[in-house]
Amino acid sequence: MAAASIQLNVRSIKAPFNLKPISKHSPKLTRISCAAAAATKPPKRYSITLLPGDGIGPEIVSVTKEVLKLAGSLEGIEFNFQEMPMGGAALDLTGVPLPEETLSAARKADAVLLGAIGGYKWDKNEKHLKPETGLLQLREGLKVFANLRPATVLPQLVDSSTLKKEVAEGVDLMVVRELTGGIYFGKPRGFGTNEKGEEIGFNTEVYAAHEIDRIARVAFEIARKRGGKLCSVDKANVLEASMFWRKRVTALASEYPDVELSHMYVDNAAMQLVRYPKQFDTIVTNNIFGDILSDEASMITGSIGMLPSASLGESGPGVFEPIHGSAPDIAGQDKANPLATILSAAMLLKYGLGESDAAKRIEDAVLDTLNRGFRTGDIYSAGNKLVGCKEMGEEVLKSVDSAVPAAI
Ligand SMILES: NC(=O)C1=CN([C@@H]2O[C@H](COP(=O)(O)OP(=O)(O)OC[C@H]3O[C@@H](n4cnc5c(N)ncnc54)[C@H](O)[C@@H]3O)[C@@H](O)[C@H]2O)C=CC1
Ligand SMILES: CC(C)CC(=O)C(=O)O
Repeated sequence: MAAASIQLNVRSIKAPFNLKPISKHSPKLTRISCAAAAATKPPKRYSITLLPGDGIGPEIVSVTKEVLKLAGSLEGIEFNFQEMPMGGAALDLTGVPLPEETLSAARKADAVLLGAIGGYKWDKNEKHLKPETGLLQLREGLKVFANLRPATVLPQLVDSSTLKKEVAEGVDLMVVRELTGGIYFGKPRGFGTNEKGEEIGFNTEVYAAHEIDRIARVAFEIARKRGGKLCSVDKANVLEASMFWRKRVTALASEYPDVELSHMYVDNAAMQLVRYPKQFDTIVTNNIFGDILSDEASMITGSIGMLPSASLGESGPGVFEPIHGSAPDIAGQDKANPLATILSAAMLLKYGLGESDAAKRIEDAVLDTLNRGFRTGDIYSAGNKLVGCKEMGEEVLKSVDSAVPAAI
């Protein structure tokens, strides 16, 4: 099993998911030597657990699997894919959102590629029988506490952003979201009645010192390899859990003198993200704020259909998934943008398996496909070619296949 450990991955991050236009890509001479080496060396083999899930999940995972296969094969990598039920699909099949067999397969794999879970059909289920509960169980079960969510405005998509060109252009930020703690997991939680006998629902935002320290360290390490700026987002003017968060993050700053640490309240951060997003380099925040702010950041880049993510733990396989959900409103219509999932596969290769050359093949191919004018509906603008999920996948495959070494 390849260790997708934070140590390994953070050390290997030079500029985490820093997508640049194709013309700026490093000379492909390196890739020629890799490809030549691939021809003589025995293939490297990795096992990948695929969790397509619900809604658009199966559509985007299916095209991504082909892209992963091709990019891998060009670098002498063979994948053994094992598809397992998860979310609503698993509920329908087995009665639970995360069957033991699925978690066990995920634990044994080198990496997990997830589509998305959830849908109207299961919305009224009890908490323990919701698809979303399965996702939380997966994250907890694999102990993937660090969720990296890069948001980069690609030059090709600057007109797809809902923000003015001069605001969106050049944005390149990374949200480091704590993923296995906070209010999504805190106890006590549940339903009950208050002293007046009135019905209530309640949750608890709680963070232990070690949970804050480990995510803060990941964020400092990432910031140090990016632009050297870390903004910790909290609600320390109101919440004790945030006051404690800020205290721990501040205490760690002395270990990273090369990183400029700032703090921001989450309400201000939400506003600053649309006012002047270029001020941000790396953001570290808790589970719920990270969930919300990264969805907001996605629209700066043009669409939530563009944003990938990597969820990593101290050891064991990472989980790689788009930041969006199962989009039931467009499911089964071949309208989904598969690029967030395809780019998640690039993160899988880079951060999960340490296969940066294969990852770069995918990143380059996505840029090439956009350069060739292919757009799904969510990122469409006049003058481009409107395609569905499948065709977008096919075009990315063509770009992977036809990558011509720039140095020759
Ligand atoms: N990681 C996961 O699996 C997540 C699952 N969910 C679940 O997904 C379901 C739907 O949730 P929503 O709040 O509607 O969020 P959503 O992210 O699924 O959809 C929000 C909007 O973005 C659009 N969209 C999302 N992904 C797209 C893509 N790849 N291409 C084009 N358009 C895309 C959708 O059509 C929709 O209009 C719920 O059951 C929710 O719990 C929500 C977030 C994350
Ligand atoms: C679906 C939930 C479990 C969480 C969520 O919205 C997310 O992590 O993106």
